[in-house]
Amino acid sequence: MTDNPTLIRDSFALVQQHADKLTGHFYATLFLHNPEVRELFPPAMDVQRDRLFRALAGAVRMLDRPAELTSFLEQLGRDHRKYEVRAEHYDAVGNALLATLRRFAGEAWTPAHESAWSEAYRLIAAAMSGAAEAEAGRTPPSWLAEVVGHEQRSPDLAVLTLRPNAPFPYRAGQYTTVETARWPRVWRPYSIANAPRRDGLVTLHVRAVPAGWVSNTLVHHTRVGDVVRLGPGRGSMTLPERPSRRVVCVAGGTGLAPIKALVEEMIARHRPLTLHLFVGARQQSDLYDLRSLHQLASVFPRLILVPVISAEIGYPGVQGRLPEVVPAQGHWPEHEVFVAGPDDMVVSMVERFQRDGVPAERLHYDLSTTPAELDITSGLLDGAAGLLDGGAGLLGSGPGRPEGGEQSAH
Ligand SMILES: NC(=O)C1=CN([C@@H]2O[C@H](COP(=O)(O)OP(=O)(O)OC[C@H]3O[C@@H](n4cnc5c(N)ncnc54)[C@H](O)[C@@H]3O)[C@@H](O)[C@H]2O)C=CC1
Repeated sequence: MTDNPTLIRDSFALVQQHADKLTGHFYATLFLHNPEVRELFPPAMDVQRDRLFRALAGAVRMLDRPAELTSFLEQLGRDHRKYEVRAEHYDAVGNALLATLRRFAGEAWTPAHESAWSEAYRLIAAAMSGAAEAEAGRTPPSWLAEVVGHEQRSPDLAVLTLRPNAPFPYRAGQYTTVETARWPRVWRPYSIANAPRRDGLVTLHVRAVPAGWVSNTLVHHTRVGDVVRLGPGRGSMTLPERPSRRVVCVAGGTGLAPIKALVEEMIARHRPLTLHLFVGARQQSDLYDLRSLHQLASVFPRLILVPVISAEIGYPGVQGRLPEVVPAQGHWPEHEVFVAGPDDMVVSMVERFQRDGVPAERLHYDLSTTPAELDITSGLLDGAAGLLDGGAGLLGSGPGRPEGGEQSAH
């Protein structure tokens, strides 16, 4: 991506300590010189600020892994289609970025830094816009979807059924991003909770999290007949071509959504010999989809459903946290493994499966942040596919790490 990763890294180290001020200055410069760009961004910029810096830091960290960096940038470019980003916006961002780096690096900034960053940014913009253009003829940048079902399963959790206005391609286990009319330009990621269906309907499990703009809108202020916008299906936790005939799935909270889609897909197509499904929740009342899971088990008796409750004294069934319970309930090294839920739980679970001998190619999960951002130093998760979809949006308001931990409402 650049001939001069050392110059980029060194100069980035100079400004890194000023992350907050740097991003504030970047956006101020961008909007001052290009006021028309402001409308591409959400009304509140706090989350956005953090996201830009994480994107830059992520890209700088990937400099010595050019293939990974290129695919990261291409994905970012495709995802920016839904923000209606145009070619001239890339120039505006590049100019503001260079001006900001120059200012914060101060006297240490040299002409060599300037040319290394200009070249790197030119390549970044080319990778992003090239990928966006290549996708343009194939799929729409976003889909309008009518809400055709809204079930309040608990005070803070709803199951929504949506009908996209055009064929919406995705694979079981992937997530989409959602924008509501109430909060234009604010997108949040939610896993799709069903395998692709003939009627094209898409189901989401949404937990309203404190201060979560989109999740609260979807749970508390959305009715049948409302229309939302969806971004394209993303994520790497999909069924491999030839999965092992023995499968174990671990779902924490609303992490059940992608797992349920995968379970449906496996029951319909690959019909494993055994299919263990551990569903973790704090209390029994949080097991919001148990009835439908029992229905799946009744049509496919090889589905072994194990609800696991972590914080309810006196619960008569399996108690504990998933990373402790699952290893105690079986021996999984021969299994295909799928894990979804809070990042901490996914990381603990994956590390445990790895220690127990499950090879990387049979371990499937997505994280809402990249391993680097999670500050995983063990290296166990290196190469893990994060929910990179704008998790690092350089320009528009990608989902990323939303305010108030809203990604917890996938
Ligand atoms: N593809 C994915 O991995 C998806 C992930 N999610 C994530 O799932 C989470 C769901 O949140 P809630 O419904 O509030 O679930 P929750 O916080 O109530 O957790 C459910 C269960 O997960 C386990 N758990 C939670 N935190 C843990 C920790 N720190 N260490 C070990 N185990 C832990 C416990 O067994 C707990 O009962 C969100 O963070 C969301 O971002 C949601 C959808 C898809």
